[in-house]
Amino acid sequence: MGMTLAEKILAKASGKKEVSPGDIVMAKIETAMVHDITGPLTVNTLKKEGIEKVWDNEKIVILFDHQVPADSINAAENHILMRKFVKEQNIKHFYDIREGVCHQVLPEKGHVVPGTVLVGADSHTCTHGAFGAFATGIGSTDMAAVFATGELWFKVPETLYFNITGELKPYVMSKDVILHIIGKVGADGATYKACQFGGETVKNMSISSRMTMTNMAIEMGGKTGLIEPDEKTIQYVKNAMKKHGTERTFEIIKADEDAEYEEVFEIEVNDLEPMIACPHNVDNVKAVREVAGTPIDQVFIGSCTNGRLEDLRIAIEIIEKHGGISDDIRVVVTPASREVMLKAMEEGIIQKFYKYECVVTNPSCSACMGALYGILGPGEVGVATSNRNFRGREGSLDSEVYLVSPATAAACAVKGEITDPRDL
Ligand SMILES: CC(C)[C@H](C(=O)O)[C@@H](O)C(=O)O
Ligand code: SF4
Repeated sequence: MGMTLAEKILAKASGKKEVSPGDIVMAKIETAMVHDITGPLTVNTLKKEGIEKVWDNEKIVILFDHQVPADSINAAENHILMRKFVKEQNIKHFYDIREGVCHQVLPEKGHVVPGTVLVGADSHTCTHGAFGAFATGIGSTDMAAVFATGELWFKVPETLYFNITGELKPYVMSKDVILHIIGKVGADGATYKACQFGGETVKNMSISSRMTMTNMAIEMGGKTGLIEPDEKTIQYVKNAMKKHGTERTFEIIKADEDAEYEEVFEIEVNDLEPMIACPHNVDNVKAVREVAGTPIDQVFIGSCTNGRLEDLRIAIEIIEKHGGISDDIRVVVTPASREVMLKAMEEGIIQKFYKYECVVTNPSCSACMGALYGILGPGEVGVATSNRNFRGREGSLDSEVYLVSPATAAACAVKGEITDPRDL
């Protein structure tokens, strides 16, 4: 029987010829990542268990992104603990406060290896499935086991296949596609499933747009999101590895022709409109026009979902075209990484955001989690390009968050209320 992409990667990583959904496998890990919030518990667990040496100091990536620069004594203590661990263990790939969000930095620096298993102590690790890896978020104590042994057990998930066809209309982005899918499937509709996205629409998408899709697989409960690698993937990965001296050999794995999917969803996007996830659930998805006119207080453009160059480009294009942002609101822009920031500077995008009175922050998780800055107060309403809108996600329990694409976020910034970018 044929195997899906997820099954083939897990079979290879566990040295088996064939695996089926439900099998328990022990898989070799190619890349393991922790950040400033989840790393300390991993390190303390290793210490408690008396593990003196990590399994491979070149396969571990440690990165600070959630609370950077340190915004509290507690954050500073976490950073100190992790820097010490990096020195003690001679961890080769350590990115201090300067690089940006883990899920952007990992592929940029060539740490995402197609056809392998990647784990991160962060739930949006599924993002890296955009490169044809089996990538999933795990807990800090599971990560201690990985740091010690380089292996982890998995139950092989069933695969849901989303066949996406048609051409996206102007101002409709991959974020609208994934919001539409989550609205259909539900926040727990893909629990522990591998969510594979394919079809001509995905093939035509940029790598950044693909990452937006896989990033949100977890928002429908997915164990991972996956996209079959193609020429674009290979070029991206090779360039990143070459640029940063992180070369690793890799094999392009594709699903078998006769792979068995638990369910195939046909998603046709020709008539798809800009979509919005309304408070307080990611699957509370509507067309933007249905809630147009809702007053807002803040717009956040950034995060591992939509803080990349193409996102900043479309946002500033819309803001500039319409002469700036509303006086009644504030706009926080956070490039996902230092590399994105530098390119956006070269293109004059950052200067324009400042010109139009947006606040541009250092690359980080920023307002996404309500932990660093851009925090919403009681009664406030935020529009964000990030991936979660649970009660209190961006601050006060009495605040509300609407999730949108960067084009819609920019339209909301221009009007100071929820706005479909086609209606400006
Ligand atoms: C802090 C971290 C554990 C968390 C996650 O795992 O997702 C964060 O990144 C988030 O998006 O809520
Ligand atoms: S940007 Fe948001 S979703 Fe992404 S890792 Fe940071 S806090 Fe989590």
